[in-house]
Amino acid sequence: MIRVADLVHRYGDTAAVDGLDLTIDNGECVILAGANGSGKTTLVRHFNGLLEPDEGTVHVNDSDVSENLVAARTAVSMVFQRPEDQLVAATIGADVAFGPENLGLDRDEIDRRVHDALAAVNLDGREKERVDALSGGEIERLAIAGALAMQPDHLVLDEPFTGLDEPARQSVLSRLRDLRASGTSLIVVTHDLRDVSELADRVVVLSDGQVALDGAPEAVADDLPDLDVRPPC
Ligand SMILES: Nc1ncnc2c1ncn2[C@@H]1O[C@H](COP(=O)(O)OP(=O)(O)OP(=O)(O)O)[C@@H](O)[C@H]1O
Repeated sequence: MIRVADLVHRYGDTAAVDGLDLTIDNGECVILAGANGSGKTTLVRHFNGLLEPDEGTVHVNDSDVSENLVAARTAVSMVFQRPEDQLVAATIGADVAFGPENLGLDRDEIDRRVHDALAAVNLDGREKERVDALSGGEIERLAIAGALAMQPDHLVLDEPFTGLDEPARQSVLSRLRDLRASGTSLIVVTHDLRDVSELADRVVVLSDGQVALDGAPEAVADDLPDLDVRPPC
């Protein structure tokens, strides 16, 4: 579970997150929406301690993120907006193995995780291929595999469809659908609800660093345009 209480994050004089409360249960699929600059990326970077609160607290599985970064980073995996920047190795297999290796797991467990994570994104059997030869959609799926190999309680994807063409978008969406069906908790950051709303239990919309709307996709749909979020259809 992720529990955010009275969170404030400032960049200089700008409060990007401004007294925000939010709880996300394990197993939930949440879309985090909101206009450009509403605070989405800043918020999710607190979920695994990439940023530190100016005020307030963030707990993951009842552990304060500021006090236990390892626990937070084990429980919450992130795929960032430019997944190509997240690649750390020359080949697909080595890239996905990197996170589990850093957890100090034994070789059999690492190999099992790499295999399962690549299978989940339809990249299995391609372990030896070079990452610099992959398309944008394949890189997004590889980044998702790297995050999955950590076996997190929560997988956070920040704008997973940006820069993808339609086939690549459908491929990533299909993988997310499978993950959702297998019970993986997903938090998908976007400002465009087309496609992803079918995945979600809940849509949380930020405005000026605060939660402006929080409810089931069909319950919040009519209010989305007022918050500069494109509704599902
Ligand atoms: N590193 C930074 N330094 C200064 N200001 C920042 C920084 N990162 C974000 N901001 C500001 O904080 C506010 C929230 O930004 P953030 O990136 O969290 O919003 P967002 O909802 O994710 O936006 P987008 O949809 O454009 O990605 C914006 O006003 C932004 O300009």
